[in-house]
Amino acid sequence: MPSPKAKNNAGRSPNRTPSPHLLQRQGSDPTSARLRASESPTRRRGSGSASASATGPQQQLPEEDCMRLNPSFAGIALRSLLAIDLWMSKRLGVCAEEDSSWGSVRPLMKLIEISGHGIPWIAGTLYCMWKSDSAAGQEIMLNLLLALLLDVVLVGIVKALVRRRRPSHNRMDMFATFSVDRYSFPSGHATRAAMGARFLLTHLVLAAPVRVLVLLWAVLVGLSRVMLGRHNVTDVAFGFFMGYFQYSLVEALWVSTASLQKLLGVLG
Ligand SMILES: CC(C)=CCC/C(C)=C/COP(=O)(O)O
Repeated sequence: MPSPKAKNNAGRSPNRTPSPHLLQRQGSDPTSARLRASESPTRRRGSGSASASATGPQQQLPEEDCMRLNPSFAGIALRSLLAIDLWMSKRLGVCAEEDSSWGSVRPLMKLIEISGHGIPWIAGTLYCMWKSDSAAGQEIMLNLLLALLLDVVLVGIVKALVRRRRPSHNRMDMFATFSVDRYSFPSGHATRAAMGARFLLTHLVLAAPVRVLVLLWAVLVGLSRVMLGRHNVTDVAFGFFMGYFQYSLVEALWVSTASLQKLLGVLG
């Protein structure tokens, strides 16, 4: 009879080496033991009782083992989504290399990449803040600056938590990255594009064609991430989603120049 410890260990790891009892019951081939373990619960239950009558009730697999070998619907759906994501991302990564099928547009895609990078955005915001001659303009630029810094921090945190590797077809030749940027979920360019576009469309008075251009730019930034092979589709989709809500957070935490002056007065 197996000791309780041996039984527990059997329940913990689905890839364990089958116990001598299992091998005895299922034949001495470990592969056949593994194959049987992956059979449907109904069949296993049936064969379990058959063998129980042959070798005794103590031979039945623990209940938790059965659960482990039956992935939930959500698990299957997630795995399928990820498989589709990888397949689509690989197919859309048409500028991942110079000799890829759309390799000739790689320089243009890299230009779009730079237009969504944090450094030009932060530098441009600081410049506009410095050049702005109205308190209202300075307040808007200050909040855009804070939004961009918040974005870098939040994206860094999610990337460090999720740790999803960039697609294998990506060439890591990106301009100015942090170490956490070796991870791909979510796309920082996509969060910045969604948040930045929402910010500009809300706070700047722009003519209708320029508003369309801003939206088009945001979409192109997202598309270029996948075409360059930097990201999977889900990294970009989640990045857009996250950037959209980051903007709502920035609105909720809006810093007025008056409150900033008060804060600087307290600090100074
Ligand atoms: C250096 C600064 C200020 C920001 C880093 C910008 C960057 C390299 C983000 C990574 O973007 P993806 O996740 O889309 O590749």
